[in-house]
Amino acid sequence: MDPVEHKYFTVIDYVIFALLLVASMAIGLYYAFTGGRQSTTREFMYADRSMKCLPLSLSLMATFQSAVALIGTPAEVYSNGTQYWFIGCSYILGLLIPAHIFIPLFYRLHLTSVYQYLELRFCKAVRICGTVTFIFQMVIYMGVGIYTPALALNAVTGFPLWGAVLATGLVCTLYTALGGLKAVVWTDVFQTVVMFTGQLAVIIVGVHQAGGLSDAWVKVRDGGLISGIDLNPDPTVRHTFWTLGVGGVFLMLSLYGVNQAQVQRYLSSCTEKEAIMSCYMVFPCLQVALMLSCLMGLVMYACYGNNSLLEQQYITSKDQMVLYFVMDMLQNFPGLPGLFVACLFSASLSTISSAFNSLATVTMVDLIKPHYSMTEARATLLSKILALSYGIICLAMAYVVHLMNSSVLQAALSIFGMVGGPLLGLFCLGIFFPCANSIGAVIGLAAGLVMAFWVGIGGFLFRIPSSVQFLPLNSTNTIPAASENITAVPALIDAARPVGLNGLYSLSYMWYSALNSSTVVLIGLIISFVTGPTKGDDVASGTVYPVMRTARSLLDKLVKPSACCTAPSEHTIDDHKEVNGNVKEDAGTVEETETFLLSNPVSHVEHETSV
Ligand SMILES: CC(C)(CO)[C@@H](O)C(=O)NCCC(=O)O
Ligand code: NA
Repeated sequence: MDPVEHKYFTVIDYVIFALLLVASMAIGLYYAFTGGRQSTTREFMYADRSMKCLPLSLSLMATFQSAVALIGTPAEVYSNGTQYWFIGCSYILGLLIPAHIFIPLFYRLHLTSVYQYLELRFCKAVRICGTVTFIFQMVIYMGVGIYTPALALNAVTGFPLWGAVLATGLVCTLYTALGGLKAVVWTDVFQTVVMFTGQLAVIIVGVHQAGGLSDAWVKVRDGGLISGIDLNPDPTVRHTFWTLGVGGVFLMLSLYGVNQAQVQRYLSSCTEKEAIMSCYMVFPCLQVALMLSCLMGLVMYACYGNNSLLEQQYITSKDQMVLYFVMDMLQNFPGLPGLFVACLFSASLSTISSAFNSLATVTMVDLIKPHYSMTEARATLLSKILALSYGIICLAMAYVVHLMNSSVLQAALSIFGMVGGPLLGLFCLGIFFPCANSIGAVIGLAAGLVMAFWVGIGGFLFRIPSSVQFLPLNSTNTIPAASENITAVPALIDAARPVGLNGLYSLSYMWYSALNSSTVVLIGLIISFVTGPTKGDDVASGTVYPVMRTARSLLDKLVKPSACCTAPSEHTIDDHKEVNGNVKEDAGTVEETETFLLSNPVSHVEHETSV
């Protein structure tokens, strides 16, 4: 194996990388000077509510698919086998539930931000708490997203770390601030294509280097990388079918159901049906993305086998492995390393731009506009200052992440679970429990966040000794091919089953979202009952999902299959007629329309005005 100093970029590599930044910038400029020239919030934040499902679905996928997934997933598969792949199972419910519960509900309320829902359902205070929690989540996540590709690039090629961070931060801030959501969505589409192309090219060349498909397969199989389904119910085992396939559903719901970045895209589509379609189409896109990054891990194994790069000190962390592999194996293919680096930065740019845009939107719509009235010029200036400030905060967060030292994939998914989980719980409390009140919501959210940081930080400290002990799977030749041993590799030093509080601390990070959202719902309900539950009539119309009624009508359909083709019953049609203007679009095209709880019209939906 070649020593580290061989890993250099050629001119072609730099050109390809530069082209990515230039093209992204160009798309931003194009949308800055066409259409309405980004002069209204409707255009800047919601792309004139005219988007179609194909670009939207690619953009939806790109939002939470950053260099973290591209670097972290192959490293995970290389060292622990393909068990992680089962996270793909969680995409089914994780997208079906948003498509049929969250999207129709949010779309029909004509929200300007998803946190406006919290005010409609509860009160202003809950809305502000939700917004602040979201800002907190996305700012930390942005730090991880911008830092990860820069660090990997720096470690392997010596490219200046902060140069890469600044370049991406600057380009991203500019095209987001100039081109609005249209630019964000269309750069996402372009960057997703670059991402898939880069990964595919590396996989194909990698398989070739490993001696062809069948050779590669034999190496991977004999190395014990192909994991069978692990049905161990123990919630402390990091990756099993249950933690990934079931815990992952809650993670997906917090990202694809109630996260402003995603809801903003649903709301920007031209019709509700188009929004639901785009959510459906995320499924194949995510599966392709997952497949490519898992295959990358297998190809790395096929090329390096049991040579642990980490032990031989070619790299200092697992997260550098992918880029090392690319620079090492593809040095005879000029342009390919550049394409792959472009692919990493594409992934991160598309994430950071979505984060910027959604952060600017909520800060304006939820925090500033309701409290201060201002002139056009002042509002425009303020949005630009906001975009810039978030850019600077993002760089500051990159420095904080720089100080932390853990697997980037686990870090990102833990953040989603720790901060996104309680937010998911807050929305579920409002949507599924008509009796929940505002006090319950605020205290529930607080309890969920306390639980999250208690278990999250406790778990982080608890695992420190084990992360020192952690060795890649292939550092020994004695790993049997049997699948059940693979998931047990990152074992704790104290092999005994942790009990008491330690049991809680050793909970798999994949359960964080489920644990924290359930905490919010549970505490929220208890507090609501103690302080006096909300009465059915007091709940604003269209803000609650009628679980029982939907279940009953589904059951009716199952029992009497012929009934599904007939018109809805008299009763539901009458209900529907009382409906206010909010439900007029697409009414009747989607089954659930009739089953929404609709008593009195929503009177306080904000109207979008120009910035
Ligand atoms: C969040 C999922 C599971 C699905 O989008 C996946 O894309 C992922 O593992 N993301 C990791 C975080 C990131 O790539 O920034
Ligand atoms: Na991305």
